[in-house]
Amino acid sequence: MTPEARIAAAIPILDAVLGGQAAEQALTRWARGSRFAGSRDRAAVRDHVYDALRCRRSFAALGGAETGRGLMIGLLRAGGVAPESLFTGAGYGPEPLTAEEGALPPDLTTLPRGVRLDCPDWLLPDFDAALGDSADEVLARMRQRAPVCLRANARQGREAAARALAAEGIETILADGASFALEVVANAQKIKTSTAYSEGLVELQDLSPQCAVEALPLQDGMRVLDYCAGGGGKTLAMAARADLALTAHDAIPARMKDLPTRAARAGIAVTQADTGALAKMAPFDLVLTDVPCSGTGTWRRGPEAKWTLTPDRLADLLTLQADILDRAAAHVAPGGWLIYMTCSLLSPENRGQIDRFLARNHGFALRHERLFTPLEGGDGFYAAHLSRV
Ligand SMILES: C[S@@+](CC[C@H](N)C(=O)[O-])C[C@H]1O[C@@H](n2cnc3c(N)ncnc32)[C@H](O)[C@@H]1O
Repeated sequence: MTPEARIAAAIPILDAVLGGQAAEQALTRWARGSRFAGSRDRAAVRDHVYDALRCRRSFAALGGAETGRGLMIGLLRAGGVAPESLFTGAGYGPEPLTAEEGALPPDLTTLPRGVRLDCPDWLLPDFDAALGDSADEVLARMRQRAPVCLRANARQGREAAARALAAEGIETILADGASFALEVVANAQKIKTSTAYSEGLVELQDLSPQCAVEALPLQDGMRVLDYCAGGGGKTLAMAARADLALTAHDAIPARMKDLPTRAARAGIAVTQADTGALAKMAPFDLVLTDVPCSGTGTWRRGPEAKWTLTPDRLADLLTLQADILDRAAAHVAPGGWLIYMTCSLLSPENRGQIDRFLARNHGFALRHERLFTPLEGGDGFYAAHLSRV
């Protein structure tokens, strides 16, 4: 496909997303109906769509409309490319610009802060409260693509993993902050089909959760419950830290369906338990709650969440998080640990949630907390360690 054709392909996909369809679904539908598109074309169209969703407000302002066409015109202008050069109608490209679309775009620096930073206005005060002077820098970073990060299997070590990946054409560098983190700098699209991945030398995991798991007070022999295990990202990372008796639980057990395969690939044993079984298995030395959250820390990877989060949805999440904390706390052994994690940057989901939990539960004390921001390289992420006193 020509560059023009890739732009033209992204336009109706974006229109479908603006109309309420999930981006992945719209991309899959397009790919099914476009057998002529090779893997590079699909990756390029996908990048256009996700770049536009990350910068939806500013690109719409630069392109003159919040439509697929407007976003693509805005994307080109933001990148210093004259849209007239690709909107020619030739080479399967989009139709030439109308007089209105060709008018001089506004100077981005003069636009309101929420437009410049591609953030919903109602969330700006929350970002300011959580991040203070660095709020604008963090939001600006969220307009960019996220790095691809891997966690090397601790048994082989990350240098061995990096060599195995390099042999398959996947280039990595050692990422600062976590002992087994590798940042992929070339050919990230090959990871899931690589032997290094299928043989368990690496797992896909962002840098911030890797750092957060590395800071957990884990020791050999501990009984550990991953209360919101989902696909098992934290379960596997904890297993790599120490020789643990690990139990994975999720309110929706189907979310853990890939865990046995991933655990086998990593060479670890995990017991899965349903909610009813937990009381009999308790107490645990450490209970991890990696709770559902707004995902405001992962906007670079999931930019649709920027525009679909509402105050009501956030309020529902706060209620769910509090409920999970209370239920999980009941399974912590005396002297044990209750760990709370989110991929949110918003204080009400983070320290606010912990303060409210401590006000309800006098038997716990906050021992450690850390807020990671994208300025440190990984996703926005929060972790709090509470001990049962
Ligand atoms: C952020 S995701 C977990 C991601 C996972 N820990 C990982 O690293 O791959 C949150 C998970 O919490 C689960 N969940 C939602 N409500 C829950 C509840 N009341 N109790 C336990 N888990 C719940 C969801 O099904 C979801 O899988």
